[in-house]
Amino acid sequence: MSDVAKRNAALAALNLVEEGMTLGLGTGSTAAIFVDELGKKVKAGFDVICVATSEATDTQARELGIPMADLDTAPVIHLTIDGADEFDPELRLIKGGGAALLREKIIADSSDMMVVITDATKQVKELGAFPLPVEVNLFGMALTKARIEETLEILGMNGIQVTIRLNAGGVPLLTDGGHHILDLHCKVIPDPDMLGAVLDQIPGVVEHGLFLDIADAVIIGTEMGAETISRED
Ligand SMILES: O=C(CO)[C@H](O)[C@H](O)COP(=O)(O)O
Repeated sequence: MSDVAKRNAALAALNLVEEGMTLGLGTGSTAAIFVDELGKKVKAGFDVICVATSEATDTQARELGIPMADLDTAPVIHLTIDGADEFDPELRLIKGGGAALLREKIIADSSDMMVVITDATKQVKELGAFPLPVEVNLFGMALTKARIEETLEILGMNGIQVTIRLNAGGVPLLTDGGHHILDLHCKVIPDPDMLGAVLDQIPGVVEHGLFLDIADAVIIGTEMGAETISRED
């Protein structure tokens, strides 16, 4: 994904932002460009309040002078702009490549509108080529991993590798919430609704990266501009 395409998606999303809105700010390289551009508008006097989906985004936004709130003091979020790792024709997403899926889902799900900024490389017919991130509690993680593997087999998704995500230092990555991430190398997810529902039932699973029925629109950045696919289309 080129930086030009990312920027074009981010700029198109910026056009959706209205003065006085409370905004959810996503995580990842595309969301970071959006935050940069928003920072320029705020510096020029534009009035918004934002909540961040990660510590990294919160730090970036504060450094740019964007007024930040936490979710408990800003419970109504008018619009969230975030990236994604994959999206399908029904605007179902895989998210969590940046390990921020828990806060991303809480904020996206509480938003009046959730818009994804991305490019055509993330567009798929069926979700699953991108390993599905599952955030798990540290307590009993081996058991949780075994339950996930067992569940995949029951769903007929046999032989799927489940790996613990490591940080740059080679040790298990800790999310902002203090959890680990298991990546499910599904290749294809035949029934995302079913997989999401069964993962939700496993004790020890904090959240998974299937964002189903959450995105209202996807903005696909290109070298030349951007194209929007909306849920109503
Ligand atoms: O879900 C995410 C972070 O948890 C990101 O939105 C996703 O990984 C896309 O990132 P990028 O814009 O860098 O491709």
